Amino acid sequence: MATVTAESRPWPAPTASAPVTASVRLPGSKSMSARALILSALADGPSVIERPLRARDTELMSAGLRSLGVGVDTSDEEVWRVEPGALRGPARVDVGLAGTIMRFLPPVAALAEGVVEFDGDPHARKRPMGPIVAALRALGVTIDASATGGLPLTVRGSGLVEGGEAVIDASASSQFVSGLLLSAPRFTKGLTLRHEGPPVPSAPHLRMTTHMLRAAGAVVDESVPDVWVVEPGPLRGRTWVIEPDLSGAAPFFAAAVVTGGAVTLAGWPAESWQPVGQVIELLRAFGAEVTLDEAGLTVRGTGTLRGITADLSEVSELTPVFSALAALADGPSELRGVAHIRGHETDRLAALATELTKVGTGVTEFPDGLRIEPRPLHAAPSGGTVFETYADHRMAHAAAVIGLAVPGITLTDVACTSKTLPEFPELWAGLVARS
Ligand SMILES: O=C(O)C1=C[C@@H](OP(=O)(O)O)[C@@H](O)[C@H](O)C1
Ligand SMILES: C=C(OP(=O)(O)O)C(=O)O
Repeated sequence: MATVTAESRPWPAPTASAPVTASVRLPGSKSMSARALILSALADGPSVIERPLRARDTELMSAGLRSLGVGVDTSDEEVWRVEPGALRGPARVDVGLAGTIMRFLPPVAALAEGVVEFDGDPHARKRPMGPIVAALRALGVTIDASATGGLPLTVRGSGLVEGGEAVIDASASSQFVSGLLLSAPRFTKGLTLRHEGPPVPSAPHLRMTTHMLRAAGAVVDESVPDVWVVEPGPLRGRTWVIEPDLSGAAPFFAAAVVTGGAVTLAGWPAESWQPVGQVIELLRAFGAEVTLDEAGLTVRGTGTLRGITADLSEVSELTPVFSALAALADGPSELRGVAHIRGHETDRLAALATELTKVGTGVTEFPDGLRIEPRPLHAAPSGGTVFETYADHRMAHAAAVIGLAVPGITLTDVACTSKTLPEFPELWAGLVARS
């Protein structure tokens, strides 16, 4: 059932001729929307999701839940309604290229009665799944998976999951842990999950999972490092208010930094469940000024763009945008701690090394990161440079940021941004045109 993605759309990246200055209003966080959908589907009553992200990842998540018997009404742009139902197969779930779907939905399917098949885009079959499949099996679930343990896979649900204790190596993705925890209150014995292996990346995403579980009434203990205990018990239906997507905002903030402009993310809350502290610290290290007030979260370029040395493991999904900033900085950068992003939408370290080299950047690739040596950047003299996006929305963001400063960059495909922000090309072009 490997699916066909939206047709690719080559796109000349606009170059900025003046500082980019704007206030942007972005849709909700992908990660929060995904968790709200799962927790609402497993709750004991209806839920409302305010200001969700409407994008490929969340549309496919909604479709997957509907195919399992959950009522998900996404007809209103601003307010989605979820009506839990008896979970049942048979069903076929298209995960697209979404890690959140391929890791969060199989545990839900395990609670259903019947057969549920999962598959997705060609590259989805390459993304790591083995550890979560093994953990689900240890918890009493019957799953047929490919030889590598990944997609396509079939969950043969019996209507309940015994749960109990499991050990997992979640160094390849925090989503293995999040996926198991989100469904764990509905396991008969709950779940005690212990991670063994190199560090789990994306700690803020794990905290988002446990925050949101507690907000839905679950009892969760994470007092012991690398151990999560979820008691069996009901999840409450509730109203989720989704924060603007901080990761989606990153290229817009980068535009302010690169052009010496100012970009405000409107509607930013005073308290956030996204890793805003880490993002602010990194942007300041690059040389930006960052403020938070009633207008929102504002990033100002100062005319200085320094190279940085940083461990990006907590905000690994932003490696492409930070690498683009590093390529335009006034000194070298070393971005490490992100070996696992080789298993993201593409091998992001290899992809960044290849594409940044094409425009003249000096790049050294390490198993867990990149050293980036800025040099005068240029598109190819004849016909410009074609920047491959590898079906990866964040590679497209990185290319757009480079394009601000380097005329003649064409992305092979900007349609891949529909994964998390379908309006990206128009928003971006509008912003740069006003500069
Ligand atoms: O749980 C989530 O919503 C996410 C967790 C992270 O995954 P990894 O831990 O695999 O990096 C992040 O990169 C991804 O974009 C979203
Ligand atoms: C890694 C990412 O996505 P996914 O949820 O598909 O893992 C990402 O959005 O950068």
